[in-house]
Amino acid sequence: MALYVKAADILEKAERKQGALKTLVYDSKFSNIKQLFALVCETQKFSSVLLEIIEYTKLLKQTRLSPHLAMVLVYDLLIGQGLKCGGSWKVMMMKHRSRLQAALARMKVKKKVSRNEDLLPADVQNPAGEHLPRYVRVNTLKTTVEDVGVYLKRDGFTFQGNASRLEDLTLKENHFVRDMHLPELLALAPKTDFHDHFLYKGGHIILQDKASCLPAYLLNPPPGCHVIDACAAPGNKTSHLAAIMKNKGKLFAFDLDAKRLATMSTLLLRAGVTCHQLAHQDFLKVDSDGAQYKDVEYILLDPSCSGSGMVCLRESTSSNQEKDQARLASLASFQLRCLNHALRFPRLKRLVYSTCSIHRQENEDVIGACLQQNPGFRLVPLLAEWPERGLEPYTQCLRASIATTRTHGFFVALLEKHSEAANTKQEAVKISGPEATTTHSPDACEEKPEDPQSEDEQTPAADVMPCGQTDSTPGKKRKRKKKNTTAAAPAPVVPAVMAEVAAAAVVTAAPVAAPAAVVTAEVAAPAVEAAVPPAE
Ligand SMILES: C[S@@+](CC[C@H](N)C(=O)[O-])C[C@H]1O[C@@H](n2cnc3c(N)ncnc32)[C@H](O)[C@@H]1O
Repeated sequence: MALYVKAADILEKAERKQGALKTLVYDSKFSNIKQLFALVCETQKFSSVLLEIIEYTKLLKQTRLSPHLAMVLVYDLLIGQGLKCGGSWKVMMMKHRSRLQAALARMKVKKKVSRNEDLLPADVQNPAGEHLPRYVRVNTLKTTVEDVGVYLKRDGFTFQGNASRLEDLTLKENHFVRDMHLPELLALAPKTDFHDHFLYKGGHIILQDKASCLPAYLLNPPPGCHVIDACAAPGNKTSHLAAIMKNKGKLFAFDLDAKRLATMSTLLLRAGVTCHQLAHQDFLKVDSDGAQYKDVEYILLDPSCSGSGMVCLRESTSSNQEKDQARLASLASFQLRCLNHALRFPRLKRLVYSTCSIHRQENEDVIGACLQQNPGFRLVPLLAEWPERGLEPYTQCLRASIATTRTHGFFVALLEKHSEAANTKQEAVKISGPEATTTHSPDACEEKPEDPQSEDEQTPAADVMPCGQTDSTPGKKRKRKKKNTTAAAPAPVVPAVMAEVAAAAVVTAAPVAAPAAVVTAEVAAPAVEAAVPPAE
């Protein structure tokens, strides 16, 4: 019964917009996350059908069930696996089973369909997100695009070459291409499932939507520099930054959410990231003049947003427009405060701002207001060959969408300090144009074959890499990297508030005065090494 109660609770919270389904499920701490997620998603998908059945049979009146619990139970009884609970709940539902079944049958007759799926509205039957490629970012801290390609081919996938047009990203099952914009990105057929694949479990690949790979790629911090990831959890962009920095330098990552930080800590370890220092801290309260941040030159700011670009969330926009506008205004105000705060770091050269929102208020409007308030910064023109630009007059920025870029909806802006503009002009051109010759040049992908999501959050899994890999395998590289897991900043301290983080990583306690709870790679590593047995 716990499964049904939890699922009902999550559906209710999602309806009240207290969080995205995925986040609510992961935050629930339920023992079988996969089972819970499947039940919640399917119940939500069939909600229009279930509500009609519940209404027609007057189930709520007769059982006094809450609407969400009734939906979950009716889903599993009629459409799902059959009720798995026992006791009085099952007896009660079985009493109503034939009436509920009759109501479902009646709906099918009325709509002249035979399958349950055919009762769903067209946009639910065929959601746009299902057509998005499965993007796989190769984690260059552990392996190479070439090695991953070899593995995929060994697994029965066929390499189709380097993509050069949008259409090349529409792939048949078991086909894959290397992306035309991001050389470390592979695209596969929609819904290709890697969650149980050893490359994923070993942190060699990261399941991440293409648009969500843009911020770190465009910020492009060089190895050895100091970087801040201001709103970092669950850490997909942090691990991407670390890969670009080749694990050299310092990567300060902040987040307010302890649970997400705990997940992040595990994921970063799995990805072999060692240059990071996680802090459970409000970024707005980070002292920009603090001695430890005096060398920070790069900031990635990916703050909380409406998530309106996430294809799977679009149907849940509420009918209360006034409330939606107020929420957007409040998010935009928070985003602008974060931006203004980030620009105060004294040695900052470049900052990437990104959201997975399609709303102008959270994107171009925030950038416009920020530029007005910070005349020392300017926008850098990005990727000339990228097909979707920021709305006028902010065409230096990038937008992304299913139709134009085969990704979730996304926005990216790169700000640069004016005084740096002259010194870094050459660099800026490299980043912005198709003639680019940096290590991120799309041209680089022409040389070798092979190759993300809700912006996919990575689920931690303490799995073991298979044995018997050859020298060129990601497994071998992983072993070598393991020896490097000691190079982090001295561990600042930590309050008890980090209980959840402590579950995934060892933490120490923060000085009384310090608000931040910090986990360094150094201290966190042994915890996960213990949880994830070595490959060989
Ligand atoms: C869009 S998510 C970040 C996703 C992340 N960059 C990634 O790629 O995996 C926004 C994050 O900002 C965090 N957040 C919200 N307000 C914050 C604040 N004031 N300081 C630090 N983090 C904050 C949220 O907890 C959430 O994890």
